[in-house]
Amino acid sequence: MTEGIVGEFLALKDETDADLLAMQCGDFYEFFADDAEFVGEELDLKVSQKSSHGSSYPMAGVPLSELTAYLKVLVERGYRVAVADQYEVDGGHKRAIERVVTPGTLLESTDSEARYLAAIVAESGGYGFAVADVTTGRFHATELDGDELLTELYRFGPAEILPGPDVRADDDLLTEFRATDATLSLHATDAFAPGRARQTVDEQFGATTVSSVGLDDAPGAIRAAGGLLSYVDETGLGVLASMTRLQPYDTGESVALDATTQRNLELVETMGEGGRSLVDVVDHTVTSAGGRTLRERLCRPIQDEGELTRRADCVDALAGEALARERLRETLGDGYDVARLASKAVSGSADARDLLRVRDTLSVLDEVAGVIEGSALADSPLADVVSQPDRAAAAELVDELADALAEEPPASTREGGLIRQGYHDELDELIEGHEEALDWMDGLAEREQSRLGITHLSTGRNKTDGYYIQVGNSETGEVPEEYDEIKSLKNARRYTTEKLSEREREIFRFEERRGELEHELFVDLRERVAERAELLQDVGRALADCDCLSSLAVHAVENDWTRPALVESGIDIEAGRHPVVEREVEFVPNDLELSDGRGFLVVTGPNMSGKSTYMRQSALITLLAQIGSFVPARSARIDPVDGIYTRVGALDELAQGRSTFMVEMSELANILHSATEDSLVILDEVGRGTATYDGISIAWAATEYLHNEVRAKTLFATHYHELTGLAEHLDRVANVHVAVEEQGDDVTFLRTVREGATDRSYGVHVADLAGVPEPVVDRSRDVLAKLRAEKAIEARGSSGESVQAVFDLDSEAFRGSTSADGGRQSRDGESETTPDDDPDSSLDPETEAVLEAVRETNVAETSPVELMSTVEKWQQRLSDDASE
Ligand SMILES: Nc1ncnc2c1ncn2[C@@H]1O[C@H](COP(=O)(O)OP(=O)(O)OP(=O)(O)O)[C@@H](O)[C@H]1O
Repeated sequence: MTEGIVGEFLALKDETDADLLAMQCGDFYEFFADDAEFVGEELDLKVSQKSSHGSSYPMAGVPLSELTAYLKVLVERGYRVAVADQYEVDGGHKRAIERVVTPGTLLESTDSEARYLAAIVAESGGYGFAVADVTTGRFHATELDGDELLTELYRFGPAEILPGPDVRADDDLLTEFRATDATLSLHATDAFAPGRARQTVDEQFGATTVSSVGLDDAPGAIRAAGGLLSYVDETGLGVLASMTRLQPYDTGESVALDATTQRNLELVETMGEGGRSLVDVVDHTVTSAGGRTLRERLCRPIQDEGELTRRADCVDALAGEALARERLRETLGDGYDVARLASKAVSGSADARDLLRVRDTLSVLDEVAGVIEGSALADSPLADVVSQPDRAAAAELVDELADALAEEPPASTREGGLIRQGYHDELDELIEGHEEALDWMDGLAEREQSRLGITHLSTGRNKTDGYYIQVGNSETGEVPEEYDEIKSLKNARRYTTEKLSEREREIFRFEERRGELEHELFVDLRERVAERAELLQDVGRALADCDCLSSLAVHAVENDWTRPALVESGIDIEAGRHPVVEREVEFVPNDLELSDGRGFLVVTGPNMSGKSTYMRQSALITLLAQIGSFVPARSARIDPVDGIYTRVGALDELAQGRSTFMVEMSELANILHSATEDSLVILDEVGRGTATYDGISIAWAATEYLHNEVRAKTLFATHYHELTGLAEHLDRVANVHVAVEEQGDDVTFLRTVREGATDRSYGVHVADLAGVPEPVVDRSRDVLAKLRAEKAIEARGSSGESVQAVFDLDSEAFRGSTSADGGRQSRDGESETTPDDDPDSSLDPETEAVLEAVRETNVAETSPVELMSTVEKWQQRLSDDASE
């Protein structure tokens, strides 16, 4: 067994299943052996060799004060790091693992994105799901079905996932987990067991809370929640107490917005490189908590008209009060992330500067309230936002902190200087004595200079010598007898005296006692702040709400957005714009009308004309209305939807190894299953991932189903011109098209959406624009002209025969013919119609006769030789016929 410090390291490493161990050795945290090599690479640290009991080991270290920054980097890269601290015991040291820092439990988070830890268990065909942000104490638990689970995973984007024992063998699910970039961590199986988990959850939130929030009937939610809490407890972070509220949520309350849709609409991230997401464009928040709230709302629109009206009333009031709004934002900007500070106080990691930030942020609440009350905003629901937290309790805490804390405390909580004079009698005495001793020390050099007539005399303090008097070499002959030399330097000598040593001991004593007492007082104070975590979270929520609503108001004012009216039916948008595209190009606004009698729009138009933009802007305007925002339109009347579903081109999925068509169909299936009469469905080019016939058929059938059964409000963009005929057959279907202007072969995009269908597709023009070689473009023009003339598709097969297919709107089927045999065939070769019952037949009588003969021939009872000669005769008749 390895002995010494490395042995101790390796023994501690055995105790933990973390990926890495950082062990305190004096003023450094050290990594040894493999861990040292690893962090040397990852963190670019110098790796040296440490000899220990005859062997040599790689070693890399970071100073105590820098550990946090390094941990953050490691954890953000997905590693879990155990931290062992060193204690003084009876003149020696002892080391023990105090905490494990993991991606989902990293407290030191400064960005505006929340950092979630999620736990998932399988439960009666569905899943139990719990999710927590340890940095703010947010905690949710619920039960979900498979699709909802993926939606929530996408929505929260957890940094770390704890799969319960029963989902660890589910390969499909694990693949989905891995696709989220989260670190997967295995936590003890029994923590997820029903009884144990229930006990953990009851202990955390109280049994009555668990019942009152309706989780009694949600065993999966309880198991996930219990597993998660026990994991957080085990990391040693000590933040459990900041999780004060158990928030169950029913995904039904919010608007269904599946992962695909969140991605397609580019709400918080873009699909391709570059470009800007919706949040990138609309976020004008001045605090990280405000930014988090805005993101959350964008990903979780709601239907609750009361809440939507409240939010929009606030935005309305803020939009109309420029001066108050700007003052409000300026004031909000002075606050800190108080929910995160609460978690730090609870975990015991908050320092004096953090508590000052708590004090300042609580005062910001008062100032914000003052701004609101002193302006026309007082009559808006914004006044209620700031009166929600217990302001009296907040003011009390502000006073307490103000009385206790020094204005410029050190970062360490073990040095003096944390606590203000006048806060504690004993401390005041210590401070007085300490200061007096320090003053004596400060004046010493001057006193000695004049007493002894030595000019080059100074005093100083360092670690090895303590306090000393230093005299330049030229005058060392003048020093009095009572000076004891303690060190000789190149140009000077250092001395001490009895009096100096006495004063030095006194100062050290004061320092120590003051450090201890101030630390004690500080820890008390921090605990009192921790006890008020819930108050801090309330304040944090109120300030974040103000910030988020002000941000929406700023964007509305700067971009001429308008307040949407919430109505009982339909969506009616006048001069709507795309919130992101309007920032980038000269935008042509467009109307949208979806009503009971016109619930399904088939959108046609050339490639690149703006179909996708039009459909997305419609979805985004609806979504913005349902987070309580103003919208980019001249006017908008919106009946809140219960879900937004999109299916748009999925090139990026190819990279993940699933076929585009398969993805497309499973997304379509999901929409057809989940959408309701109150949903908004956006379909872009459905069926494009497969052969044309299949594509049109699927698009056709999906349209019928959406129209007849689901009755969802739908926008359907298609290149299949055939689908525009649907409007004549289905009463709620209407055609719109994005107009272009044509002059010769030139096409100008007008970006204007008009009623009716386009009469043609402009793909050839786009091919030309895109640089497809001239001969190909010319040939496509020929083919197109022919197709238009014949309304039929002629393709040349490899065997030389040509196949024709015409989509028949009356029979809703394809009629095809191969000219080699002349018989009408569907794609799979089965005969569909006979010449007799086909009134459109254009075959000549001779050919008809041959076909009749073919039909009559009994192949089974005719000998091969006879068959051959019969076929030869038929061929003869046909070629005679053709040559006539
Ligand atoms: N209303 C508009 N005003 C100004 N520019 C627009 C407008 N709509 C679209 N555009 C511009 O046109 C480009 C093409 O739009 P979009 O992708 O929506 O076309 P599309 O018809 O869906 O194309 P495709 O059929 O090839 O998918 C966009 O990148 C955008 O910059």
